[in-house]
Amino acid sequence: MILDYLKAGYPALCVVTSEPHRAENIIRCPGWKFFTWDCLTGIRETSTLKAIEEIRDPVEAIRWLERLPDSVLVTLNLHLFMEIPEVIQGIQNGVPKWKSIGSSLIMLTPVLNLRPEIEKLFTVMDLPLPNDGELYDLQCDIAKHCHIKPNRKAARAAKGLTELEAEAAYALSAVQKGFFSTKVVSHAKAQILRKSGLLEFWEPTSIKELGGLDELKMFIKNRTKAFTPDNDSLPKPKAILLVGVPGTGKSLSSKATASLLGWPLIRLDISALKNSLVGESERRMREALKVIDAFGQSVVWVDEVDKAFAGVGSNTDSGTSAGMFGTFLTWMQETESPVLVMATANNISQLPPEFLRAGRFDATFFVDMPSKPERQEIIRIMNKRYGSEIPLEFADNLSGWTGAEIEQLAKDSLFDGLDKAYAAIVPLSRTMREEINALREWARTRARFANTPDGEPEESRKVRTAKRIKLPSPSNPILN
Ligand SMILES: Nc1ncnc2c1ncn2[C@@H]1O[C@H](COP(=O)(O)OP(=O)(O)OP(=O)(O)O)[C@@H](O)[C@H]1O
Repeated sequence: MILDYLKAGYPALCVVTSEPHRAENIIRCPGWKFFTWDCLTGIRETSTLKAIEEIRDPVEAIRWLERLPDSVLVTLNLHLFMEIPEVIQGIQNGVPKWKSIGSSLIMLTPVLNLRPEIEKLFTVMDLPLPNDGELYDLQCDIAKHCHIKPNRKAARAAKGLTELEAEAAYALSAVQKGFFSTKVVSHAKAQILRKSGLLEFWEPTSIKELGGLDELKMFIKNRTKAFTPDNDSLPKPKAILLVGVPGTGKSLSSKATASLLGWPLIRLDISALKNSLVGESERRMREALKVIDAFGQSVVWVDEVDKAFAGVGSNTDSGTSAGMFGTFLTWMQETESPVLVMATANNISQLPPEFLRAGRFDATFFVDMPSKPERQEIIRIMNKRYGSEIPLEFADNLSGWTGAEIEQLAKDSLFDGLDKAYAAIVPLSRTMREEINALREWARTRARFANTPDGEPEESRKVRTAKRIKLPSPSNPILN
C-alpha cells in the first residue's frame, strides 16, 4: 500500500507503527533510493545501514532530501521534534520541492501528533501487524537456527503480536519444549497482551452454563450460521448490544457466544485504555483495534460501554472519551475482520445517541430479570455447579432476582442454610425498581427481549420464535 502512494507521487507520508525497523524493511522497494535518518546516526542507507552523512539535526536532514531526486527519506522519531518551529517550516517548504523531484519523506511514528500547520500535508496510514505469511517466515528463521520443524498452527497463534514479540514467543516455545507449541505461543501471547494493558483473553463459557435467555440464544445461533463455510454468502453479523441491569447474564452471554462459535474471546476494556496524557488514550485504542484486526476470528467483548463512553459530548469530557469513541465507531463500521462485537451496557441514558443509531448493531437486546422458567434453569445450573440443593419450586420466591443473585444464594445456602441465606440477600430489583422500569419502557420500542417470557406456554413461544427467525432482513425491524 505504501508503494502505491510512492508511485502516485505523495511527498509526505506518516506511518503509525510501534515497529520502525520492520516498517523500514517493508517500505524498501525498487525504483527509489532509500535513506533513513535518526538523530543519533544521522543519515544512512536503509538497506546497507552504511552511514553517509553525519546530519543529526532534523532541520538539516529535512533539507538534505531537497537535493536528492527519486529518493525516500525514512525518519525515525521525528515526531519528538514537532515543537521546533524550524522543523515545521522545513517540512512546509520541503513538500513542494520533494514532489517536484519525485522524492518523499516517510515519517515513522508510534503516535500521531502532527501539528495543525503540517497535518494536511501528510497522508497517514497504520502499519498492520505481521500477517500469517510474515509470521511463518519469522518462525522458519528461528527453526533454522534451532534445527526444529516449523509449525504453521503455532505460527498463526502469534497473530496480534509485533514481530519482536512473536519472535520472543517462538523462541520461548523452542527453549521450553524443543518444538513450536501452539499452547506455549498462545500463552505467551496472552501474557504479552495483558501486560500491555490493551486486551485480555478470557476463557469462553459453555452455553449450557447460561440459563434461559432463549430468544437471545436463538438469535445468536441463527445469525452465527453465517460464519460457517456452507453459508458464506449470508451477511455476517458484526455487533450485538446487550442492555440490562447488572448480574442478568450479559457478560456470560458474550462468553457463551465465543464458546458456541469456537472462537477466542478477547475483552476490550475501554476504561483501562484511558490515559491522562493527551492523545495517548486514542493511540492505545487504535493499537488495541489493530491487534484485534490482526487476530482474525474472535468474539470481542466490550463490557460496560455506557461507563466507558459516559461524558462523550458533555462539557466534562476533555476530548478523551470523544476521541476514543470516534475511533471505535469508525473501526466498527469499517473493519473487515471476521469479528463479532458483543457490547454490554447497564445504563442507556449515559450512551451517546450515535451509538444507538439504527444499523450500528445487528441487534440490541434487553436482558431482563429472569422469568420463572429461567430462574428454574439457573437454579439447576447453580445446584450442579456448587452442590447446593435449592428446590426448583423455590423459583417462586425469587421473582425479581438476577442470575448473579441466585448464584449468591446457592453459595450462601451451603453455609447458612437456604432460608437464612434468602433472608440476607436484598435483590437489586427492590432498590432499583424505578431504573429497571425505565429501562423496560425504553426497551419496549427500541430493543428485542432476550428472555423467555414468564408463564408463556411452551408451544406458543415456539411459534413466536419460529416466526421471528423467518425474518428476511438482517437488520432489526424494531430499530429501523
Ligand atoms: N442467565 C444466567 N444463567 C446462568 N448464570 C447466570 C445468569 N445470569 C447471571 N448468572 C451468573 O451471574 C454471574 C454474573 O453475571 P454477568 O457478569 O454475566 O452479568 P452482567 O449482566 O454482565 O452484569 P454486569 O452488568 O455487572 O457486567 C455470571 O458469571 C453467572 O455465574
